[in-house]
Amino acid sequence: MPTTTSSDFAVFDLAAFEAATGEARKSLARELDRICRETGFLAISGHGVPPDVIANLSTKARAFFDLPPEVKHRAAPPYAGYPYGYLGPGVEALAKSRGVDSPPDLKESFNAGPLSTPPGMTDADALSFCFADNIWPEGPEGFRPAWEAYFTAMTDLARRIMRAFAEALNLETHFFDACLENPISAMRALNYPELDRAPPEGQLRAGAHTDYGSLTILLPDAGSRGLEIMTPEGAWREIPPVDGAFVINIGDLMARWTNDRWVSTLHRVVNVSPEQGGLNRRQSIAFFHQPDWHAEIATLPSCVGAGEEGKYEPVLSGPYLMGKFRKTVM
Ligand SMILES: O=C(O)CCC(=O)C(=O)O
Ligand SMILES: [Fe+2]
Repeated sequence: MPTTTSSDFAVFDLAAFEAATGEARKSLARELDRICRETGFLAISGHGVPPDVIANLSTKARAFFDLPPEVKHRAAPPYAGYPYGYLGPGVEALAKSRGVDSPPDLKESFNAGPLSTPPGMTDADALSFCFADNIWPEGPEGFRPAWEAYFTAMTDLARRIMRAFAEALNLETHFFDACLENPISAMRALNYPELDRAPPEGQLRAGAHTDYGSLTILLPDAGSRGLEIMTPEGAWREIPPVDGAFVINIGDLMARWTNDRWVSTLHRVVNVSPEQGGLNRRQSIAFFHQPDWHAEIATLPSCVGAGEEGKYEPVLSGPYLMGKFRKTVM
């Protein structure tokens, strides 16, 4: 049975789906559609990403966060609103992306975007935002190759997931490929530092937000706590890391594409109680998959009922992302 649950959390075996044919494949696609309609969160196993690519980046990211603050800050962005580089504590509040005022998230992050700029790209906003230079840290040694290997693996994995998504939406397998020629995905390593006491009410590790792109591939530390999603019933529910799998969630663009058939799930990272390890350090790697800068995200006709209007105006992937991002900087 390729689709199983782990503590009631759906695990989708991508390799089993890709190998399936006929009715078995259709049934798995329907299962994927069901998950994306209900919670928009699932785990992906059978992803084929080599374990050493994953372990290597986890180790290098940890070593980076262990460097003294002044060394990390040498990789800081040149000005507020620059999308890449090291962001220290106190500079971002994800809840603000939804217009909710909130204290800064209790985290630090290292961020980087596409590994190269597509030839012929002339859009000034694209060049100064998504294709702005990455700012690599001085250390630890081997950080950049570890990052690039993982980023490349995530780009490939996201394309495979988008193909499964296409089938789940009854589209031709390669439907989304045309807008994934030069994706403007970004990746962040997140460190939620150890706390010496519970933070004030209302200050979270990551405030409640939805992700902006097509899908996010998360790698929370094994055994880590605190990631929660809003269920269709309106309650917060913890999402545990799943051994050997990535945690995937749908972003806003997928909700727009599908006219809200699929949910861009509200999620957050809380400080669970100190007895449950809530003060412990937590690390995660988040890959935010985002279609090409110029890709138009217009509601799929098959997701609009007869005689109904789509809920969303078409948007362009890049400008939409830029608008969302700029709201979260303190
Ligand atoms: O750290 C995590 O597990 C989730 C982080 C997150 O949701 C985000 O940065 O968008
Ligand atoms: Fe998120």
